[in-house]
Amino acid sequence: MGLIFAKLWSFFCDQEHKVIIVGLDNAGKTTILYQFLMNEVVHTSPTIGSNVEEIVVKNTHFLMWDIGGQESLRSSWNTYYSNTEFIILVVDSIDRERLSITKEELYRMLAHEDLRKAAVLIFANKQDMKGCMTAAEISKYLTLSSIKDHPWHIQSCCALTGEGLCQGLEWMTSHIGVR
Ligand SMILES: Nc1nc2c(ncn2[C@@H]2O[C@H](COP(=O)(O)OP(=O)(O)OP(=O)(O)O)[C@@H](O)[C@H]2O)c(=O)[nH]1
Ligand SMILES: [Mg+2]
Repeated sequence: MGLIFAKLWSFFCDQEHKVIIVGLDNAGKTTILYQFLMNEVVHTSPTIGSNVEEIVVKNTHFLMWDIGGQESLRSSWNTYYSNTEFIILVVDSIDRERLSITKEELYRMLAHEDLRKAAVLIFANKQDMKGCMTAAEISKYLTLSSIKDHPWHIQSCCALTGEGLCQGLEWMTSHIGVR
């Protein structure tokens, strides 16, 4: 009886899971956030500060913070870190020149005390662009297989069509409470 009650309680009173969406400017973070929310492409302009929305997936509530990625804003990403359960790192798969900067930012985040327990979902976005890097190429460049202290997953996607976004969310729901 107690177990049934506990299950019902967690079903109806699911707590909110904090997510930060990070990545360089122009990667597609805001486009992804509003695809999650409305299933449509919104017109975006560079984010100054952040956008925050609640996204509900199969009764799981995520509070998603989409943070501006311009260089001058990156030093304040850490003000969003406390209590973060998931990092969504969005990569512009056509932007080969700046993948090294993304790599630096990724490892800086993973070393931060406040993100010790966070799981990482990497979206290899803009897969519709001709000549873009594949998720496997990005994974290799970012040496994801060396990450042992955080659960991680890389998912190719296209924020304009929504392709791949659901798979990313499914991975997140399956990793709730893993750490
Ligand atoms: N071709 C293509 N364009 C995309 C895709 N996702 C986003 N874009 C475009 O990329 C541009 C930047 O998208 P945003 O979502 O504003 O990027 P952002 O990461 O939020 O950028 P900042 O707020 O400056 O950090 C926009 O013109 C989007 O329409 C995609 O999958 N494919
Ligand atoms: Mg934005």
